[in-house]
Amino acid sequence: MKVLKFGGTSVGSAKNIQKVREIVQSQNDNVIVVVSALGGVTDLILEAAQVAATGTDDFGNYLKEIKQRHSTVVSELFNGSGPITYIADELLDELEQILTGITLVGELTPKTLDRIAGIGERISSHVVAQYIPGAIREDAAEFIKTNSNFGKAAVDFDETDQLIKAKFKDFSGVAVVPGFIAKNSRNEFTTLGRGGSDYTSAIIAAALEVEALEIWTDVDGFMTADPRVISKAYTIPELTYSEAMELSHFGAKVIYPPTILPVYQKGIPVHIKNTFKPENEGTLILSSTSDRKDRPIKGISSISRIALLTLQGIGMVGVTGISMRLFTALAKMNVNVILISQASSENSISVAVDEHAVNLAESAIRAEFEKEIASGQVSKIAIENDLSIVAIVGENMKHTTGIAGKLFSTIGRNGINIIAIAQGASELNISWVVKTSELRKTLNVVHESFFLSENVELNVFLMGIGTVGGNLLQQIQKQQQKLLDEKHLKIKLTGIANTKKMIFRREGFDIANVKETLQASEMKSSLQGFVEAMKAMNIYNSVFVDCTASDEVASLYKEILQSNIAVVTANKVAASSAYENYTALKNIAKQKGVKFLFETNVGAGLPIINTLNDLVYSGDRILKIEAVLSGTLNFIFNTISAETPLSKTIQMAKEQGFSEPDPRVDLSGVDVARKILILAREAGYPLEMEDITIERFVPASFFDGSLDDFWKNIPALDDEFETKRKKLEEENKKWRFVARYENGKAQIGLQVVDSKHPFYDLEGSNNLVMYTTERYNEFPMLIKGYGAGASVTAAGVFADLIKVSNI
Ligand SMILES: NC(=O)C1=CN([C@@H]2O[C@H](COP(=O)(O)OP(=O)(O)OC[C@H]3O[C@@H](n4cnc5c(N)ncnc54)[C@H](OP(=O)(O)O)[C@@H]3O)[C@@H](O)[C@H]2O)C=CC1
Ligand SMILES: N[C@@H](CC=O)C(=O)O
Repeated sequence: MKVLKFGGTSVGSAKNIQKVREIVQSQNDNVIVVVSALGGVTDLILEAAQVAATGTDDFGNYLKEIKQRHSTVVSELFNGSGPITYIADELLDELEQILTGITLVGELTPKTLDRIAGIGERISSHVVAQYIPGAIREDAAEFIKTNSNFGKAAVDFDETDQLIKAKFKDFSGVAVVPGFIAKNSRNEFTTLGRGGSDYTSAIIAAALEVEALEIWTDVDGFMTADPRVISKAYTIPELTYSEAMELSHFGAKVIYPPTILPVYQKGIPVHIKNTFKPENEGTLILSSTSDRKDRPIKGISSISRIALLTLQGIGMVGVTGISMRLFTALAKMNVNVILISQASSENSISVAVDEHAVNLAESAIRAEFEKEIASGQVSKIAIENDLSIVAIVGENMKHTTGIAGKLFSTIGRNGINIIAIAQGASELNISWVVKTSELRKTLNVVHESFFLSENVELNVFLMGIGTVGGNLLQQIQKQQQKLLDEKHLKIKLTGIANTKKMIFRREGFDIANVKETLQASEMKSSLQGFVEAMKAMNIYNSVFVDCTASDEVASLYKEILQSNIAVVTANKVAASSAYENYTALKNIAKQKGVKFLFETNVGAGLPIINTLNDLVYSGDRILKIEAVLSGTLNFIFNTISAETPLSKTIQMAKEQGFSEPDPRVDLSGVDVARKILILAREAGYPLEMEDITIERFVPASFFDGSLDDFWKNIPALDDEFETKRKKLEEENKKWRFVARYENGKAQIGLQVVDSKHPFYDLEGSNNLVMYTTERYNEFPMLIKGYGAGASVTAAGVFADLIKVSNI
């Protein structure tokens, strides 16, 4: 024999009741079917009763809706009407009479409420019994006996078990039973608490020691997390009774928590199934499960609207009875304590309670500790509101090391503050308190960390979609699917801005048309607005990508890193700013456990900074750096000819995407100065920009005025450069703009090199870096290749992005 329980949605309409019939008829066994009221009906009854208690007859609208719901279902199932109509009408009349009575006395007692609260179940059980051919209806109130704690009555198991056994002694076929309702010893209606139909089914299943209890509902079973928050949450195939109990207590409303105990005691398997997708596996609840030991966590659950009350004072240390008094005071006021946290110093005790109960709890504690507060033994009763409790649950956590470490480091890395923690010695559950504003992010990071190691999400906020940023978008779009398929890395573009507009989308934009979406946006670009939006979205694994050349954008990094958002930047301004700022950024990144990456600041996509870091971290010492670091300048000196004068080559460098947005930055040597400064710092030398000797080859006057003035004036240098260039050509020599660092000194300037020099053959916009180190001494290490250009730079930024994801 089996017990099948169908919830409110499963019996909520004629169409759904047809599904119930199919499921019941597909059983090859005798079945007892326990039903809830039609979905929403119990709420309507309770609301109608509250309205009636105000002494008005405004409950009429509720009653009308309740009647309408039932008459629609009855007429659709039974083609108009039938005997069931009379039964339903009779029960609905009873409801109306009692509501009228409540109005007259203007008072609603728990006893009266229980008299009507179960009318929905009483009707639905008749409807379902009539609709399933051959089924009989049995009244749960006849055999489930409770005390008189109306609203949530306690079952008298001895009597109930006997009555159930007697009732179903020779039973075969299908019996339909209303859930939720019971009666006390005075034959008055009681109820088993909201969700009590699950409990009814478990009580019957346990008394009859049936083969299985099936709870048919509108979800696929217990999920690894709330699917409304975690789109990737999935059904947990198996849970132990204890795990199911923990998860249901912590907000997973799949099953009414008291349901577990009776079936657990008898070892009856409970199967949670979806009425609307019966082919799905669902969740099986058993004594022990056969799941993977490498998945110690079964599910994550949470409860919101929590307040934390902390009783604090050094006068509490070592004093016995404080906890007992605290909890007794709360119990007396019927305040349910959801979580307790006390440090071994005994200096404070924190209790988490429902936020509606916090004022009551506070006054109870104040009254209890009045004397200690007056004497200063208790210094503070602190209340924190707008909190949530999150819990991870799993029996395999027991004696598995590293779970808490992994959990809290993941949470910390994402900048989420943990307010209180609790873990029992059973190691079945670790619970912690966070601000409700951090709940979504917490659930996401924990779910990703424990369940989705095969898919990592990276949420990208991109500022700047010009030469480099635009190319980056194309590369991500092209590579997105491959990264997902082969590396399980999902790159989501969650925010984007240029100087005019900005847009944000938690689910990510379609990169194919994101530029059009940005252009069409109404949201004006604002730097602080962008940062605030990123912070407010508060998404885990977020990275800010700077593809601008802006000082103002670079000045945002501190706040961004402080918000636990990684920074990847092509913009050289921050890493070449004051040494103090450069180290502060690195330190914040380290302290927050997020990355601050700027590989493209030197040599675009070439691995110049990473290689330097590897050398230094592995114990080598950089003695000398000699390099050609400007793609633009190298391109100019390789392109300049009798036909192509200096001014034309500068334009070409700009058009080909080598130069800075303002090419004067290249021509003035500032770009190269920034690069050698960054390399010296990464090599471990605390240089400032002022320490670099810059020998310019274009007179300073050309950099005064506007960019337009520069373009107008620069052709004036063409003849002079052509004369010098001819001479060089005759001598078989070339110009190279060289940067050097040695012995704490850095300088940059134009150098004439002959054909024997390693820089002589450096073609196009290529860069070349030579590191002379303690290990690479006689023969320095060389890194050479394209040092500028949209695609190689974007590729370098992309590589940094992938590094952030730690795949
Ligand atoms: N080109 C190369 O080879 C290399 C370049 N880099 C670096 O890459 C960075 C980008 O260069 P590049 O792509 O050529 O520059 P572009 O001028 O082509 O693009 C800059 C982008 O940044 C946006 N932008 C500028 N200021 C702001 C601001 N305050 N707020 C929001 N958006 C802003 C611009 O918006 P709008 O379109 O509205 O003006 C534009 O979309 C530079 O720092 C450069 O040094 C690094 C290595 C190599
Ligand atoms: N403008 C720069 C681009 C790379 O940093 C250059 O020309 O090298």
